[in-house]
Amino acid sequence: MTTDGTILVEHLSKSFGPVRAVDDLSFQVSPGRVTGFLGPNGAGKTTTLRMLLGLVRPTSGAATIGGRSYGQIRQPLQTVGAALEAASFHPGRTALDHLRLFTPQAGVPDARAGQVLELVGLSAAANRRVGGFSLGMRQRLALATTLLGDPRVLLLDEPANGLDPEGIRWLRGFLRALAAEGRTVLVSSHVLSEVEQTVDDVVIIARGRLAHASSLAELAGMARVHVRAVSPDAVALAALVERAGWTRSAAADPRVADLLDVDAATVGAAAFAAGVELHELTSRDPGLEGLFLQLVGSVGSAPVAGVAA
Ligand SMILES: Nc1ncnc2c1ncn2[C@@H]1O[C@H](COP(=O)(O)OP(=O)(O)OP(=O)(O)O)[C@@H](O)[C@H]1O
Repeated sequence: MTTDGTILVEHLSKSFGPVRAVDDLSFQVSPGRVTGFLGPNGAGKTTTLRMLLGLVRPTSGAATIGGRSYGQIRQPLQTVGAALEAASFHPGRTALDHLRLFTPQAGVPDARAGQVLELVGLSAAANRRVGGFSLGMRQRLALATTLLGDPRVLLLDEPANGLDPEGIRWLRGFLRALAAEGRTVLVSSHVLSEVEQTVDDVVIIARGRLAHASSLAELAGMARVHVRAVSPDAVALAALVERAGWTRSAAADPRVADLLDVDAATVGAAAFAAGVELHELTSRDPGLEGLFLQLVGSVGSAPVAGVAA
């Protein structure tokens, strides 16, 4: 593991005829962290990963790993391990045979095949035919294949697909351990909830464009609870909000106050003490998934209210 494992995507675009699959996309993925690459179906995730791997030529822009395009990396399988789409395995081959097909390409001895099977917890199935494997076992075998060359960068397309809750828990721990060793781990998913407990950072795309990139903690901070207070007396309501110093987001109706960073009990007590009549007092928690959907929906339309770009 010699080269730096930073992934840099700069003004990357790809058109397939009239379809702009990736549109002026820029983001960075850092070593030592697990990054979720998120977006709905058709957002452009796979196309971006394929450009990073030199499998698709960008229309414009650049995608590099450690400052180099994939084609310039001297020992690619010892630098980048990738599992894109559902891997296809020859059903008649054993897990060990499957891995041994790739050891020469990865430049590692055959014994490495047994080691990576152990890493993913498949040692007991090493000599079983892949045709009889469950989807979860195939996912583990795909992961083992990416690890053959001990790469410092891992690109995994929907690795949690087909795993049961126990498998997902295992995958979380496994990916976290790989990042803790200083590797760059980029994991795609179309739902945030699937990777929420695994990732440090998020890159969210929609319609080929960047919707949001930050740490997960920063994203969680944006999914703040709103309290909605509705009063028939807009003037008294405005005075109450101003006196208390609450942050109010813009609403078309002056009788409605959407307030951030305050709880309903505090608002209710202050309104009661000030004699302000309330007809509604509700708490709304958009949650991370709600915010994710808002961010995705905002691409190509008006920005999400209260969400900084
Ligand atoms: N080879 C291709 N030829 C034509 N269009 C393509 C090709 N590859 C991708 N597309 C289109 O580009 C867009 C982005 O697709 P892509 O597979 O990158 O999205 P995705 O985010 O990976 O989606 P999913 O979660 O469904 O895999 C889609 O509209 C898709 O139909």
